[in-house]
Amino acid sequence: MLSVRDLVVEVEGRRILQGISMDIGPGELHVIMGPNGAGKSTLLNTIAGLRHYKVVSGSIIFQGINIVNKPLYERARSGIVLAHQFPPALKGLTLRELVSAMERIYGSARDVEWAADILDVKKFMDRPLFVGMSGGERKRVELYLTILQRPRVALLDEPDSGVDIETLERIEEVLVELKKRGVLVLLVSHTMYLLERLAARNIIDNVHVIVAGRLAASGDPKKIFEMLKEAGFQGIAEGARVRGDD
Ligand SMILES: Nc1ncnc2c1ncn2[C@@H]1O[C@H](COP(=O)(O)OP(=O)(O)OP(=O)(O)O)[C@@H](O)[C@H]1O
Repeated sequence: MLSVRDLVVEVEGRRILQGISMDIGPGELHVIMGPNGAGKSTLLNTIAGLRHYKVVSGSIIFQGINIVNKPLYERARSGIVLAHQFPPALKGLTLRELVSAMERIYGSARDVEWAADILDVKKFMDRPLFVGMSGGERKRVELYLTILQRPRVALLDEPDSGVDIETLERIEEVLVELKKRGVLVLLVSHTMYLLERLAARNIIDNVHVIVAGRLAASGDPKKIFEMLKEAGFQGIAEGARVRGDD
């Protein structure tokens, strides 16, 4: 169980998140939506414990403990794993070398061969990591590396941006599999094609809409997608403000 309570976060002295709360139960998949610059990556980066993300107030409770003051490596060790929106190139290291180094920490890659197969990454094993890879290939490798770390909480920041339909469907299968295996997933996404397919399979437990650092709405995917089509992000935020004023 991951519980975010009244989280207020500053980056470089600027207040980005202004009181976010959400509860994600074991084996649940929650989606974070919102316009560019709303604070979605900031929320994931703060949960992961990245530097520069200063929690001004509020708490992040994981397995009954407030982890706000715990360093990144301790959170990672407890199973909180972040897949970056823009994975860096690691010159001189092949995927095979990285996987074998990670095996010493996390255990045999055979246990997660299902992910290598779905994401079709074995053909990249002898290539230098991320160098010259297309956007979609990088996304697949990054998601595989996330799964190699055996996440209990997978923080997935737009694993689907800029990828083709076939890759989207591979990512969909991975998400279904993660949920089946009891991994708690927080997915930031703008890709309605993927989100509607996941909703149709009842894979999404909750959708949260963040606008300008505030939670404008939370609810089941069908309801939120309907609201989005009718009112857009801004309309939802204004509705939330009116309701909040009542
Ligand atoms: N290191 C930083 N320094 C200054 N401002 C930052 C930093 N990181 C984030 N911000 C600002 O915080 C705001 C929220 O950024 P964030 O990346 O969380 O948005 P997002 O909702 O993930 O957007 P997108 O959909 O475009 O990825 C933006 O205005 C961004 O410029």
